Amino acid sequence: MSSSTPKPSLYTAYSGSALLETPLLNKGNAFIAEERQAFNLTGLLPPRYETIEEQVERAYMQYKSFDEAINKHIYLRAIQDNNETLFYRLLQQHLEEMIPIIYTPTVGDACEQFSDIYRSARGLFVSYQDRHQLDDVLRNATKRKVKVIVVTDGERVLGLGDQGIGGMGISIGKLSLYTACGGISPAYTLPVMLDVGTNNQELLNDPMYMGLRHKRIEGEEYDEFVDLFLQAVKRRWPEAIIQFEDFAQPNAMPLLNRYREKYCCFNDDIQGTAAVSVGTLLAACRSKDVKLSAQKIAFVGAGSAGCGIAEQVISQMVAEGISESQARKQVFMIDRFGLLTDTTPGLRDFQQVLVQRSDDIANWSFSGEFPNLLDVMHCAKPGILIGVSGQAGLFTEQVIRAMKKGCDTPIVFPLSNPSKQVEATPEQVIEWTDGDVIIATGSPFAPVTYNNKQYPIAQCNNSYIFPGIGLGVLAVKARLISDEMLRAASKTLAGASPLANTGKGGLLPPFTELAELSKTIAFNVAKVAQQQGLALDVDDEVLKQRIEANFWRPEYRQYKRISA
Ligand SMILES: O=C([O-])CC(=O)C(=O)O
Ligand SMILES: [Mg+2]
Repeated sequence: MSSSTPKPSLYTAYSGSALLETPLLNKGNAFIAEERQAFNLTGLLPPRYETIEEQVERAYMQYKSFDEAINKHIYLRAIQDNNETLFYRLLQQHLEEMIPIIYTPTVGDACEQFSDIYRSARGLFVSYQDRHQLDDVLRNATKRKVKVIVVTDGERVLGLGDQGIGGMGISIGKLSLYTACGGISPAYTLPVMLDVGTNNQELLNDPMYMGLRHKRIEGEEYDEFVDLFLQAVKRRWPEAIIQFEDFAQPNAMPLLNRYREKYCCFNDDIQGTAAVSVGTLLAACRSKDVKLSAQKIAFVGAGSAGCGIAEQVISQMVAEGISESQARKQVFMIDRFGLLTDTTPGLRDFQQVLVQRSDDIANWSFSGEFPNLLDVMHCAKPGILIGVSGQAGLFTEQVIRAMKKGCDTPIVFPLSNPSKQVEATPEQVIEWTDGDVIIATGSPFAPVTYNNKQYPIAQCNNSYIFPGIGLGVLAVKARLISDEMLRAASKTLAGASPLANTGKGGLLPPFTELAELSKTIAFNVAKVAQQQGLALDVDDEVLKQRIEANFWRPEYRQYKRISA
């Protein structure tokens, strides 16, 4: 459907205050006279009719009256819970300004303060104590048809650790982007919080805390609970995409491996972050006219996110023509004990395949038990440095200056979220490299001016990837989400880089272009799914139409009343 075609009427049995209290249907003062008559709304609203543009103007004026980001967030969430169409129209018109408010970094504060700022319910709280009645819980969801679920257990929210029930904030924020940037109708999205308790003592002691007040359920009981939940989802909405979000390292990878062939699911922190990072790295390399496979690359943070990116980087290097063992030699994983080597004790499976062999670093000079970040800079001389540590300040001046000495125009991505967890600010990195650097962060940063030159800061965030994946998967009803589909998303993103394409502008396109980019990603992801036999086989024209048809726009529809 093109944007000029009016939407068909919507038939509903809701009326009176129940209609006004249903955020997916509420239009506030935009109900026209006939509708006010037909739906028993006369007298329930101020008399003047208003267009959505007028409503947006008022809402924006009120939004502007708040100084603090968290208060803006609370205000926008209130609109979302009152009138979703208005919320998304407002967002569409002020996307660059409001994404940092509904998403990272402010969503981090909203998760930390979830119980304190709580106003009204959204999504599903699936708590461990209800594990024997999960079918009932899912039936209670007001949405009949759900196509995208973002589920978290709140154990590792952004770089903020265990936020317990506050994790709901991140599920809500991600789904707002699915709609704003991926065109998934809000009628089909469901944020889910799996409440298994929290190990955050501060929350357990907080009288306001709204989650289960006990330590996290772990081990077999935890696995069984997640499994019961996924089975219940499969029964209720067999075709829904399930996005795992912000699970802690010990659970993230095992859950993904257990379910990725069984359900249409993916882990955003492992696969989404990897896809956006590889896409952004390809763009950075292309703008320097070098190959990714010719680079040495250091990661600070060897958890599931860092290792997920590293594996995708290795696949990409192999696709460019080098051997896998050579690619692995070019990747240096560093965690709090230093470089991961074949003598590092206690590594997880996914880390063991990313170690450096002692033989290969035999001629390095370092003083500790394992080489630290600075040693790696001196001895390996990587051209790319990626931070996924969740630790502020790890990229020190000494580290960045040492890196600069060892390579031309370093590529530096301090990706930890939200902004306060960043490994180094863009301003610092630009100063320490004398402005000769390609930089991208995970959370948004304002452009930096250095020596009279302006540096736009690309936001290498999974939000470039997941809305398009969702749109593509839904368009062809893909059965699962393969690595090849993710790689198609990375490639599409890299291809859209203004800097790589023209030598000017940002490394990544602005968020205002995300809706169009998501459609292209959707198309390319869907094509790969078809080629792999994972999806409906429709021709390209039909595929494009399906993507357009699935793309929801925040416009009011006319309502016609039917009897309950
Ligand atoms: O939410 C974000 O901005 C990116 C992300 O998934 C994370 O940091 O966990
Ligand atoms: Mg995340």
